[in-house]
Amino acid sequence: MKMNDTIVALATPSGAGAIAIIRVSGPEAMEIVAPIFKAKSKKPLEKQPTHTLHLGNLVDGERTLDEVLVSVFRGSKSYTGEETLEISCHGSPYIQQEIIQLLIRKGCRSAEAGEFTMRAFLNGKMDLSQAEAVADLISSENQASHQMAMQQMRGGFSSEIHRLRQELLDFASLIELELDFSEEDVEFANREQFKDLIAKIQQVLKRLIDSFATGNVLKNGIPVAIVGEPNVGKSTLLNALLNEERAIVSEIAGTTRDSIEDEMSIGGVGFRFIDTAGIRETQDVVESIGIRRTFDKISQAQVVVFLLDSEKFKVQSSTPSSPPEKGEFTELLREIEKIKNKFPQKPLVIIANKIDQLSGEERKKLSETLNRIEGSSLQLLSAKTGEGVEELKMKLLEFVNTGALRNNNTIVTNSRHYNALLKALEEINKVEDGLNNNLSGDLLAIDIREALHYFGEITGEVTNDELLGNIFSNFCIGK
Ligand SMILES: Nc1nc2c(c(=O)[nH]1)N(C=O)[C@@H](CNc1ccc(C(=O)N[C@@H](CCC(=O)O)C(=O)O)cc1)CN2
Ligand SMILES: Nc1nc2c(ncn2[C@@H]2O[C@H](COP(=O)(O)OP(=O)(O)OP(=O)(O)O)[C@@H](O)[C@H]2O)c(=O)[nH]1
Ligand SMILES: [Mg+2]
Repeated sequence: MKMNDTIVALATPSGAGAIAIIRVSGPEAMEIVAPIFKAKSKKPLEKQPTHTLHLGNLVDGERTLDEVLVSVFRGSKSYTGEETLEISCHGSPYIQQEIIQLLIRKGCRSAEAGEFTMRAFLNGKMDLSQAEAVADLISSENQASHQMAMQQMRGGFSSEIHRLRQELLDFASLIELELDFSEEDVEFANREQFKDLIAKIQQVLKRLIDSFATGNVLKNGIPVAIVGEPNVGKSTLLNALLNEERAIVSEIAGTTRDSIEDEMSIGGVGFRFIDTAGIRETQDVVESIGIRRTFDKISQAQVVVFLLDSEKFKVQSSTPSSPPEKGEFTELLREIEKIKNKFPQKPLVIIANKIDQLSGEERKKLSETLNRIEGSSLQLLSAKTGEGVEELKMKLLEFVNTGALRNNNTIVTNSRHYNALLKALEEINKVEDGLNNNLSGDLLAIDIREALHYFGEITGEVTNDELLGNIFSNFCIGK
């Protein structure tokens, strides 16, 4: 991709809007825009200082295209690190296209996806992980993903990696210096100090690597499968959670045939709720496909919410002398065991739904019974009246480790970074082994250089066109 030409793109979403912004960046930005801009103040745009805003008409020869505002970023003082002009025009798609086409006729090239941010990276305005955070920031949809992207964009993660890399680099230089004096058997790099540094780096790397599990979950949202027999109220619960009539509810068992998903944020964390087809033995072909899908959905879910109908497990309180209805309870236990056995790793929340149909005494008995089931979280609830729904949300939030977020710790969210960290740790472990085995400086230096390479991949100090192409092509045009 060429770097010395001037690029143009719409920076706002395509379509009609109140205002649209067209961004022009590159060495000829001013030469291209100034002649087609007639300032109300009559002052030429070239004479205006950086970071100023100007009202005027944009003209194509005799024809006025629009009344616009132009913002001026002079020299390298801009987002991209090149001369940049932004045209804020009226947001008609026709006007937007006319202006962009005019700019192209005057010498601009249409920007590729992510090209403005790539230029910002190549011009040293930000490092690679910060540039990647810009894309994450744009796609963030809740407080957690926003906070993580914001911290990464500000350079929290980068500076941590950069610091480690610098300290390691200093030692590498000393060790390599020893190699030049190999005849004399000198030791510039204190091995004990070096061991301490390696231990510290290992600690930081492990913390960052561990944070990825949380980061990944927080970035992508937590899938929660809502499962249970037909008619227990799964779709009603989905609607109650989302606060919206998302799924069809009816008294007919087998209403939901295919799974329905929707997202919402709880306590700043994104959750994706998946309402599934009720599980039962059936001869119906379509329904059995739905049920098979339910099991797929459970395997993809992070948490399984298992519903049962409280009414079915009511303890007959009218006849206190008779023994409790053990039959239904055994059946319930069997059902729960089946789910647990199928997905032993999944956290399970058991919901006793429709408690609006139970008396106070019956509720007490039911929760006593259910509390005997070990290793699951229990919630009495009425999807219909909303009772217990807030408590369920709080329970779901407990499955997410939000501690790191609250403490503003660096959380790794990007799998490219995660993989580079794993490789860096592998190399650092080799250095540790080498130090413990009194390996010679030249061999130590090789592993240190490898580790440095992986640190550099994160921040972009080590890079190549293919990697950059991969990263920035996932951006939107105009970013
Ligand atoms: N109109 C507009 N809004 C925008 C952007 C933009 O490029 N244009 N941004 C982009 O996506 C974000 C803001 N980021 C920006 C970052 C740096 C500079 C900038 O001019 N930097 C100069 C001057 C810094 C200073 O005043 O000290 C520099 O770094 O030299 C501008 C925007 C969000 N909003
Ligand atoms: N009284 C009461 N009725 C409920 C409650 N939740 C759901 N229902 C009713 O139970 C019936 C079944 O509800 P659905 O939400 O369609 O049940 P489902 O589990 O999605 O059923 P399938 O999709 O067929 O598997 C409907 O008539 C609901 O109004 C509740 O908390 N209390
Ligand atoms: Mg349903």
